[in-house]
Amino acid sequence: MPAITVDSLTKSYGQELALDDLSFQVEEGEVFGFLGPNGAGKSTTINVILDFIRPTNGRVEVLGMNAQAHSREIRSRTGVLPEGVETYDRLTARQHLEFAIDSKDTDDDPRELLERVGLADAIDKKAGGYSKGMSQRLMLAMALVGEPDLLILDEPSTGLDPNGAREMREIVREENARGATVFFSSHIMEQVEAVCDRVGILRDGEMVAVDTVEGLRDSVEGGTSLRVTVDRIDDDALQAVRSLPDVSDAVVEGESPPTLVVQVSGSKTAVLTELEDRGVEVRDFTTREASLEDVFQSYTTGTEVEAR
Ligand SMILES: Nc1ncnc2c1ncn2[C@@H]1O[C@H](COP(=O)(O)OP(=O)(O)OP(=O)(O)O)[C@@H](O)[C@H]1O
Repeated sequence: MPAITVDSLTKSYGQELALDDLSFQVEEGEVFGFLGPNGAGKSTTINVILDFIRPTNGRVEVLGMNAQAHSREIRSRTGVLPEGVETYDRLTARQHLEFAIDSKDTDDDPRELLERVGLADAIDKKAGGYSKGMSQRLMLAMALVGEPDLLILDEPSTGLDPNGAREMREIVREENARGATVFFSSHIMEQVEAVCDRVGILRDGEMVAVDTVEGLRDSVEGGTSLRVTVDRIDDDALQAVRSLPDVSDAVVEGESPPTLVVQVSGSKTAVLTELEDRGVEVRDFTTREASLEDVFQSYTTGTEVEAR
């Protein structure tokens, strides 16, 4: 049974179509990264999953239950880190956690939870004096209450410094290792790379790709750029390289010595062999994989990826 099933989901805000016939599944036990630029519809999707807003059309199931009909039960088994800070200035971290523990009727220890998120020192300080990162840590501790079956984290790294972001990833891994499914949104590809089993990329309310990180990288044309420094290059050799099956583009940069820049999705050796067969001397070569940011950019702006 999938942890989340989103089936033909549409959401309009008046004239604004935020989600357009969106369908995808998050499998039980996986870490699923939900990526998309600002305004793509990530929060809207999460809000429908949690029944904070109602869809215009379509069906959502969470933990095998209809999201609208069983929202209370779903929320009791789900830990949520909402977008934006929602702490109460006059309450301490301990009081925030006691509230969450009472609401979920569990017997978690507030200090233990705060230790996990690196906030134990501030347990009795009022949240009004917290930095953005501290508030985010507190919200995460609240999401962990009751060992939820499903964690939904909306932009969890907001306000965190690189250390904080790393600790967040560690917690995601720990939660996943104890059996939780993790669904988290981000507009930064890099943050999902290290922890996600699969990534879905949302653009203008539509899912434009769902795959593993590796799969996404491979799917982008011209995934690798090969730079070959040669003694000389002529038109025939250039055309021969361009005609190779895995080559999408080849251009010459510089003159003495010339450098051939080739966008290649398969074997790089074929390019070198082709040049040598034509009497071109290969003096040096380097390769560069398309970065994940390139992949993300390619899917979210429609521009072709060119590895540098
Ligand atoms: N309450 C609302 N009323 C009208 N339009 C809305 C409302 N909430 C969201 N939208 C619009 O719906 C679209 C999707 O917004 P949403 O907040 O879901 O995107 P997002 O991917 O979460 O973006 P971000 O990364 O900026 O949080 C946007 O065009 C936004 O302007």
